[in-house]
Parts: sequence; C-alpha cells; structure tokens
Amino acid sequence: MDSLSLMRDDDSQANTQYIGGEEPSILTSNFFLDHVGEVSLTLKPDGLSWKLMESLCNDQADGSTCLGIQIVSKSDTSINISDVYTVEFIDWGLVHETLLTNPGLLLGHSSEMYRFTVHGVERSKSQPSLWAPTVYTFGHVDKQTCLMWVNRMKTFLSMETDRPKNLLVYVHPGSGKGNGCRTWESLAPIFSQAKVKTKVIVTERAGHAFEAVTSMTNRELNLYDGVVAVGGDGFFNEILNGILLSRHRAPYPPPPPDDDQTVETESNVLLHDPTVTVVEPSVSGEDESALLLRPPLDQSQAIDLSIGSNSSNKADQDSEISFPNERFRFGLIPSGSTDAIVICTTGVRDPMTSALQIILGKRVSLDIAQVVRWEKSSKSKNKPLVRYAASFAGYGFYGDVITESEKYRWMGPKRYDYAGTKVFLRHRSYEAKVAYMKVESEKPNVGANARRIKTFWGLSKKSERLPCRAKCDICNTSSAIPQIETPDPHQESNWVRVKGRFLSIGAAVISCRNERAPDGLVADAHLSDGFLHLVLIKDCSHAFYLWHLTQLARKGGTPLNFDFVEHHKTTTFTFTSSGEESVWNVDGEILKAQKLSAQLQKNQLPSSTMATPKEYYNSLPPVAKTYATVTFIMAAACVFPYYDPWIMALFYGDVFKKLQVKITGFYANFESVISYPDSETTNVSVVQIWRVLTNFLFIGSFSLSFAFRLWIILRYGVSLERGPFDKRTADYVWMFFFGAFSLLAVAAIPFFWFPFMGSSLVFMIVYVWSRELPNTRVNIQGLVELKGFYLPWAMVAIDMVIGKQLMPSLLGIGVGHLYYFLTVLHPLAGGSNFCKTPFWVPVRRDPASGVAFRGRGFRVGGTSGASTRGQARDIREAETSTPPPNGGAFSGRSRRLDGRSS
Ligand SMILES: Nc1ncnc2c1ncn2[C@@H]1O[C@H](COP(=O)(O)OP(=O)(O)OP(=O)(O)O)[C@@H](O)[C@H]1O
Repeated sequence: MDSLSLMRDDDSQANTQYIGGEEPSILTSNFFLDHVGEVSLTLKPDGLSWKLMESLCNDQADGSTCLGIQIVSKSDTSINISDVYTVEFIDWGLVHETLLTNPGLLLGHSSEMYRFTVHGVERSKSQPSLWAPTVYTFGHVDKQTCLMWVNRMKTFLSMETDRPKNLLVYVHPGSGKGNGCRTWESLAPIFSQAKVKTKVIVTERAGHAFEAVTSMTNRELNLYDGVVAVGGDGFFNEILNGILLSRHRAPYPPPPPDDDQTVETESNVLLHDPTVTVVEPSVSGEDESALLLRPPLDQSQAIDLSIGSNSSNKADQDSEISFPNERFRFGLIPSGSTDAIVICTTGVRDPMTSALQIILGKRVSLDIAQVVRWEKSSKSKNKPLVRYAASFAGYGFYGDVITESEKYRWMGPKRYDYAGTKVFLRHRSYEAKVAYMKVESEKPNVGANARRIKTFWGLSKKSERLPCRAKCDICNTSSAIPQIETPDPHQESNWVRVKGRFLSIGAAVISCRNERAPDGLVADAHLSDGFLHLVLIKDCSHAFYLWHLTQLARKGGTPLNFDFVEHHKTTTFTFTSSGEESVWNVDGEILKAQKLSAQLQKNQLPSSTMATPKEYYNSLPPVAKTYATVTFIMAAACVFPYYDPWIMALFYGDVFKKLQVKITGFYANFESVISYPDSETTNVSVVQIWRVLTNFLFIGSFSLSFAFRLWIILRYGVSLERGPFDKRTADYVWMFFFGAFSLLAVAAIPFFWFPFMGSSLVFMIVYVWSRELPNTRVNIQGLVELKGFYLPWAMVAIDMVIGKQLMPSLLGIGVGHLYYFLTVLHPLAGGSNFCKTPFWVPVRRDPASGVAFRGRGFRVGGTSGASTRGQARDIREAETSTPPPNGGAFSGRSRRLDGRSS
C-alpha cells in the first residue's frame, strides 16, 4: 500500500489533538511532509516539530541519515516560529514520498492531498551565521485541518510584532561590482513572500538617497518600519546621514583648541576653551562629498540612537514623538566593495542572510560616531559641520586610499588594492595634534598596549585581546561590556595630548572586519561597547609599516602591537592638522577637515542629553509649548490673592454682558458684586467676550489634576506636534480651534456645560493621539501595557475608579472623534474634507511645506500617519519600483498635495 494512503479521510480535524485545555496552545496531528513521509506534527507557540511515523531509516532518532546517506535539510525535525517568515495554504496537489524511505525502490511515490507550506530559514551547518531560506510542505487529506493549522501558525506569527511590514529600500546600482540591482532582484521575491511591502528606489547619482531621506518629513518616514540600503558601507553612510543630520540632536563634541587657546603642560594635558561658541552647522558646498549638498539643519528634533540593523531603545517611552521611532530600523544588504558593517553585524557577507534577518526583525544595536569638522567662519567663530559614521573615520593613509581609489572606481573592489599599493609606496606622513579623552574603564591590561613587553626593534609581544567574531559572546552579553564613565570634557585633566607626524589616525566604532583585514582594524572593538577606538600610527619606516599592514591582513595578526602604533579606547577626540593635509575617510566618504572632533553617540535616550529644564523647555515644539506655558501661568496666577480664576470661566450669560470694573489706586477687582467704599475709584465697562477663549486656558490651579493635564499636553500634545503634525503647525493650531468651537457649541446645552472646558480640550489631544498613533505601546503606571488606541478609554476608566467627573473626558473624546472623522476618516472614505484648515489660522505657514495644508492634504490624498486605512492606501502607492524620471523619490507627493506638480 502506498504509504501516503495510510492517512484516512476520517483522520482529519477530529484527529488533531488539543493539548492545554479549551484554548489549545499546542496542536498535534499526522501529516505528510513532502519528500520525507508521514510525520507526527506538533505546533507550539514557539515552533513546529515533527517525528517520522514510520521509516526504514532508523539509523538515527532524528532521521537525519538513512542507510548512512545524509538526507539534507528535510531531515530537520523542527523549526522555531522566530525562524518562520510565512505560512501558506496551497490547496490540492502532489506530496512526494522520500526516495529513500524504501531502499529497494528508489523511485518515490506521490499522492495528492491538501497542502500548506512553511517558509523559514535554515542555518548552514558549517557556518551558522550563513542563512538560507527553506520550505517545508505538509499534506493532509482534510482541507479544514490544513486551514486550521495555517491559521494557528499565522496567529503565532502575528505575535512576532518586531518584524517590519513596510520598508523603504534604496538600491545603489553601481556599488561593488555593479550588481546592486541584481542583488535586490534576487531578494525581492522573499520580501513579497514574507508580505513585507517595499518601496524601492534605485539611485541615479551620488547623494540621491541622502537628498530623498533628508527631504522626507518624520510623518512620511514613520509610514515605514525602516530603511534598507542595498549597497556598500558608503551608501549606508549616505542614508544614515540623510536621516540623522536633520533629526539627531546632541551636544557637539568639544572643538579642537585654537593654537592660542592651547596650553601645553608638563603633564601632557590639553586645555580646552570651554567658552567656544557653537553656531549652526555649515552648509558649505566646497567639499567634494555629495553629502554636503543638504538643506540647513533643524536641530529641534531628537532621535533614538540605537542603530544597527535597526533602531531601538526599549526604555524610550517617548520615542514615538521623535524620529526614528522605536520600531524604525536601518537595514543593510551587502553589495559593496568592503561591506565591513555587514560582516561585523551579521558575521557573513551574504545578501540573503541580511535579507532574512531584516524580514525576521532581527536586531543589533550599534554606537554611532558623531564627527564634526570645525571651520572659522567670517565671524571667526568655530563653525561645525556634522557627519555620522557607523564604522570608521580615518585620516592619512585611510583618507589617501579612498581619494586615490575614487579615480579607479571602474576597477570595482580591486581599486582598493591598487590605490592602497600606490599610497603605501608614497609613504606620506602628516603633522597633527590629537587630543583624546581619558576614559575610566580603559584598564591598562585591556588596552592596546596591554602587557607590552618591549623587544628589540620596537615590536611588542602579543597582547591579550578578545577579538570580536561572528556570534561574539562579548557583543551578545551586555554585562560583558564595561560601563563607561564619560569624563567631563571641560576638565583639562581628562584630556591626553599627542603631537607628531602620523601615517594614519583612525577611529573605529566597530572592529571593521572585512576580506582584506579578517580580524578588522581593531580586533577587540565590540558592537556597542561604548568606545571610539582611536588608533594612532606614528611615522615609521616603510618596512615597519609594511609589517603592520601584513599583520592587519592576517587572521590572528597583531597589527596594533608595535611601538609606533597606539590604540586608545576613548569616547571623544579632537584633531588639528598642522601641516600638509590629507582627508578624512568617514565610512568610505571623503571629508576634508583641518580641525575635527569626534565623539561616540552611545545607544542612549535623546532626552537624557537634555541636561537642564531650560533645554527641555526650549526643545518643545511651539504649539504645545505655548498651550502648556499659558495653562501654567493661569494656574500660577491663582497663588495671588487678588486673582480670581472665575473671571476666565465660560458663563454664557456674562459673555456679552458689560462688566463694571472698579479700579482703585492699587488694584482692580473684577467681581462686580463687590463694592468699595473708597473715594477714588473709576468705573470701566467691558464686554466679557474673553470668556469663550480663556475657559480653555484654565485647566486647574496647582493640584494633582492640573499636573496630570499639563503632563498630557507635554506628553501627547508634543508627540502629536512632532509626529503626525510635523511641519503642519497651522493644521495643529486648527485642531485646537476646531475643538474649542465644538466644545463651545456643545456647552450651549446646559447638560454639557462646564465653566472651564480646558480639560475637555486636553482630553481631545489624547483622543486624536490615540487615533494617529494607535499601535504605540503605552505603559500605564508600570501595571499594564496597552495599545495607544485604547489610551483614552483607559484614562476614562481610571477617572471612574478614582471618582472623578467623566463628562469632561467624554466631551473631549467626542470632539476629538468629530475632528478625526471630518479630517481623516470621511475624506479617506471618498468624502470631501469639510474641515480644512482655514487660511486665517494665526500661524506662520511652514516654510518647509510651503503651504499650510500640506500635511492634511497629503493624508487625505493617501496617507495617514497611523490610521490603518491611510496606511493601506499608502502601501499601495508605495509599491512603485522605479523612481520618477527627475530622480526625486517623493516628487509625486507634492502633486497629491495641492494639485501642482513638483
Ligand atoms: N547611482 C549612483 N551613482 C553614482 N554614485 C552613487 C549612486 N548611488 C550612490 N552612489 C554613491 O556611491 C558611493 C559608494 O557607494 P557604495 O558604498 O555602495 O559602494 P562601494 O564604495 O563599492 O562599497 P564599499 O563602501 O563597501 O567599499 C556612495 O558614496 C554613494 O553616495
């Protein structure tokens, strides 16, 4: 009998066993695994496993060999849900019996049945970092059984919430050997199979991707779960800078001291001028780097700096207000000439492995170096120009090689060997001053010169290093990374100064392993270790330098163990060229700089860089800041005995009634009922029209309730303004006006009237936020975590429990919904937008958008920051694979906005 026929018709759903009560978390049933045979299949929330039911292959329990012959891959007996990227029901068709279950008959049988496939990854046995896609086809005669299993697996897959659903992909067609497009074409089917939407833009010139991501609003970027570069390290750097330059806010590293501000002391300490003035970063276009063609920086927004294959900061409760948000990731699919970043993060230089890791939402966090070039401006202030590096910034030899290699780009990756040889033969050294910060946890025995015992002719004995490798234990164990205490840069004693002629100066963020340097430039630089690894190579003879380079090119080599090489683990350094200049090579991009400083941006909260309340206050966006300030002043005014908040209240009867104000020589009291028997008083009549506005500005005197409402403005009001209303200030102001008008109308009905409607307006903010950012996780007092969508209702529930009035909150929800319906839901359903922001809204038009209604028009035209429908429409639009002819990846957007072509 054909073994497949063992499965009877009645061996169906009824035969699927549920283990674990009514809500089965475990399913088990018999299926036929294609090319294997009948298996007993078990599904648990964390994975799928199977056992061969009957087989002549009993050599090993897992059936991995049969009569001594290895059955490749299909002999696997389990796959984790975290390794599965899709499950598909594929209807009726053939399921094959393995050719090897019947040794006498090497022609296998096959039978027809219903089938489903499980697509996942398998790791190479010899090189576990190398991943490949794999597929298992299971068959069963009962369709319902198959469907039920598919649905259950999909449910488990849906719990893998960290996976991207919508990605922005930039492809550099000329990277490496010029096969960027081919690389992407070979991977694109996996992304669509995994139901990951991609908007693909093939770059047309250097700087194209940079300009595209720079010109995107936070709202537009937030429509994606991440950005993926298909190219080399330089291309990744271009995108990283495009995103960070306009969004990352952190204090600059201290500039190198001016010569006249530098005092050399006996202890070799560099004195910095702490009073140096920092002005806006320069936009000068004199550098050859295409990145320099960029718009002025907006330093008003903060970002989460956890970058690697992704961007994440688990502790960041406010990350949705800034960009990139916590789910946003940076992906890199290697197609370049060096691909050091990919080798250091995934362990292999394999596009498929990177693609699968991106699809499965695998994450690794990286530190980033902020590199600042300082120039004297006309006003003779130090003028910074900022760049970010994910792997390396190097001067001298490294800069010369990159400059030289650009001339031979046509050679492909070989150009580095040719240019390297030329530059080596030239053997140039450069006069420079370097100052670096002494860092506490740089213990003498783990530093570059650890246990250095001098031998003759300058060579040191091998140091004890823990090199970073694929699947590095140190990178994977956060406790293995020492906690670094960052010293105060203003304290002179924290600096060490080195002056001399250098063949090269390099600062590595990661080990920079690549095919030419198998252990990397700095073997013991680990991912996110918090250090900038400064490597100073002082002038030496040709022969020694060659020795150093050969050590670099050798696995297990000791390129840093020479007397002319210094390795310092630091967080900040400064550089001043004193003579003939080379250029800096920042992740493969050229940066000319006579004065430069660099600091490590540790994976940290931007808010933690806000040292003072003043900085925090200054960082607030204008609308929320104004509202919060006014409400605070209103509350503070109650402290004064002669101020009576009731004068702000909404009494419709009084709004058009004239008020007699008696003014004495010392004060005014607005309570008309009080009369003063003073002799010198003046009577003034005023209409109390202000009440229609001021009742919204008073959200209570200082109390717990007031603090809570103020917190809502600062938390959710700011979040809305920086997120969905980014660059749409007029729309945001209009939202408040709309809310106020609606509440005034509602308050005309006595049942809904409150003397102060401010708390309803504040609650409207919460409601609109919950609709705009419905999937943001919100933690309520550390007790429960829920989706942003439910936040207003959770707050109402809390109000109920603590016995507060519910009506103000419910009114806020009501008008919030009306606003959201009229501005988003109704237009998305095809209706017209009755609630457009009128031109009289008293706010300057956003210069970046040019029009006041840009954002709203955009959403109506197709996208909503977080509304499901908006997103769905945007995803459809996003499936364009070619950029418009003008190369502007987003030029279509402006046509949707206001009907004009960009
Ligand atoms: N379409 C394009 N035409 C020309 N240059 C481009 C284009 N797109 C991007 N670039 C630029 O090419 C430079 C190098 O790209 P990339 O890093 O992908 O290749 P690579 O230099 O071969 O690789 P690696 O950086 O790994 O050595 C980047 O600075 C990028 O700005």
